[in-house]
Amino acid sequence: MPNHKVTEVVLLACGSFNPITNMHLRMFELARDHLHDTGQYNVVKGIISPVGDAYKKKGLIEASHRLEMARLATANSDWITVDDWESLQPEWLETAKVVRDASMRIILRAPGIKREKVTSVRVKSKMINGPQLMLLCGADVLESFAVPNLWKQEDIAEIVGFYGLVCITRSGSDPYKFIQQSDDLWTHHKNIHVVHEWITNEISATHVRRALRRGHSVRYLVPENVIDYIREQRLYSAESERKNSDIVLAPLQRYTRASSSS
Ligand SMILES: Nc1ncnc2c1ncn2[C@@H]1O[C@H](COP(=O)(O)OP(=O)(O)OP(=O)(O)O)[C@@H](O)[C@H]1O
Ligand SMILES: NC(=O)c1ccc[n+]([C@@H]2O[C@H](COP(=O)(O)O)[C@@H](O)[C@H]2O)c1
Repeated sequence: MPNHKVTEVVLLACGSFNPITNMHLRMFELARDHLHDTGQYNVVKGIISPVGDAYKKKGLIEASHRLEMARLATANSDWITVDDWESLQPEWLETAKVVRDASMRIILRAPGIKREKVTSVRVKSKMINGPQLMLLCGADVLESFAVPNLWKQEDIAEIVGFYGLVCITRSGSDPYKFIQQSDDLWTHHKNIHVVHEWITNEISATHVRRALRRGHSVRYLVPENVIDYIREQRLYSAESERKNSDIVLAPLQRYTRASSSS
């Protein structure tokens, strides 16, 4: 009989999901298997949190459509759900705030928790027996931590140090080296779970949108019911791809623009 404690985990993935792809869904399955294989964690839930309309990324279509596609894509999953809180906010929110809010709501839902005891998740959650939230992302997001002015150092420290990160490898990325070379990340390396994806799969939403604009098939890259929705709603055209292209770029958009035009 194992005598160590198994921690319950909720995985939270933040992103554009413009549109959601099969690889976004695979990320959750890969992360869950990896954490279960350690024998230390039991993943009880996965949450997809699409970014709101205020995230001025080129070609980002309305959050209502991105949410609906994520809901359709997860309709058959018994553990992955979609959270609309972030997408409904009038302003763009740093990921640390999204993680904090989601964690607070998860803890408040745990049995036997009294609201008045949960004034600060960061301080109190160590004393509360609720599941632990971890941020789930691809290696490109981890490597974006090094882009100047993109992430606040205290946000990275909070996400990695207090919550935890599960990072899926992408081709061209080397998260192990990246963590090894960063003093800040190395300090918390025990909280960073790198999941090596052996069946390399470079599906990206950018490639899917490009194929759609050209009238090419995206079958087997995106769930069937999402393809039907895209067709019915006539989403992703040359015009939608021009959205936000006239924005004067802040550091955040400069980075996101660069990553989406590759
Ligand atoms: N092929 C992939 N392998 C690993 N992680 C991925 C892959 N595709 C997306 N992700 C991860 O999914 C999360 C949400 O992705 P998001 O929709 O923001 O990016 P994307 O699919 O790369 O889109 P875009 O091409 O529009 O930038 C991010 O953490 C991203 O790193
Ligand atoms: N400082 C931050 O908190 C910060 C910076 C850049 C991207 N992000 C988030 O990372 C996710 C992925 O962004 P991209 O789709 O632009 O790669 C989004 O949810 C976005 O909000 C957060």
